[in-house]
Amino acid sequence: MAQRTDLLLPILKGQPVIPVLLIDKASDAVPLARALAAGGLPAIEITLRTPAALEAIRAVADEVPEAIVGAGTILNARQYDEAAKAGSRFIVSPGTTREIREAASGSDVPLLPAAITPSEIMTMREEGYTYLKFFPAEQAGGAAFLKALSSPLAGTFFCPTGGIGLGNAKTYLALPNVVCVGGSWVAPKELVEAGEWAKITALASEASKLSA
Ligand SMILES: O=C(O)C(=O)C[C@H](O)[C@H](O)COP(=O)(O)O
Repeated sequence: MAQRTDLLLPILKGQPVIPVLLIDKASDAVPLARALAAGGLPAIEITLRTPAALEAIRAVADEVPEAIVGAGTILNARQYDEAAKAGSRFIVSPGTTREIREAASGSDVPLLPAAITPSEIMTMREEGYTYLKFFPAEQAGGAAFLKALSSPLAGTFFCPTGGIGLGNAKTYLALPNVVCVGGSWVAPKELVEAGEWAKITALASEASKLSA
C-alpha cells in the first residue's frame, strides 16, 4: 500500500521544524509538548530511545490536544504497533526495512521512513513512498548531497534530520526537495531537566519562524 500522504503531509507542511525529543522522565512530556506547541511547533517526535517514551507519547496524546505527537526511532513492527497504540499520529524510522513497511501498510498511522542513497530512495519510490526522512543529514553529505538528488530524483521530498540547528536549517529549507527539517536543538536536555518551559517556548518560536 502506498504511503498515507493524506495524513502525513499536513503534519510535515505545518511547521518548518519537527522537534526530535528524548524524554527521560514521562512527567516532562506534557509540559514539554505544551511549551513547544505554544511556540508554534505542535508536531513533535518522541523517540523510542528511553524507557519512558511510550508513556510520554500516551500522556501527550491524552492531555495535550493542541499537540500532534509522533514516535521516532521505530526499528521494528512491534515498536510500530506499540507506538500506534500509545496514540502516535505519525511514525518515523531512521531507516527502511520490509518489516517496517509491512507494519505501515497494516496501520492507519502514517510512516516517514528514512533513506540516503539513490538506490534506497528509488526502492522506496517503487514502494509508493514520496516523503522520506534523510538521516543522518549532516554526516551523510548535508544540504549539498540533498541538492544533488533534487533533479535526478525529482518528486521525492525529504525531512533531513541529524546535525541540524538554527545555523544551517535555512540552507536545507531552501532546497526544492525539502519539506521540513527535524532536530533536537529546540528542546535541550538541560532546559528540559530544569523545567525551563518558557525558554523552550522561545526556542520553538524562533524555529517556527524559519523559512527558506
Ligand atoms: O532517533 C531517531 O530516529 C533520530 O531522529 C535521530 C536523531 O536523534 C535526530 O536525528 C536528531 O538529531 P540531532 O538534532 O542532531 O540531535
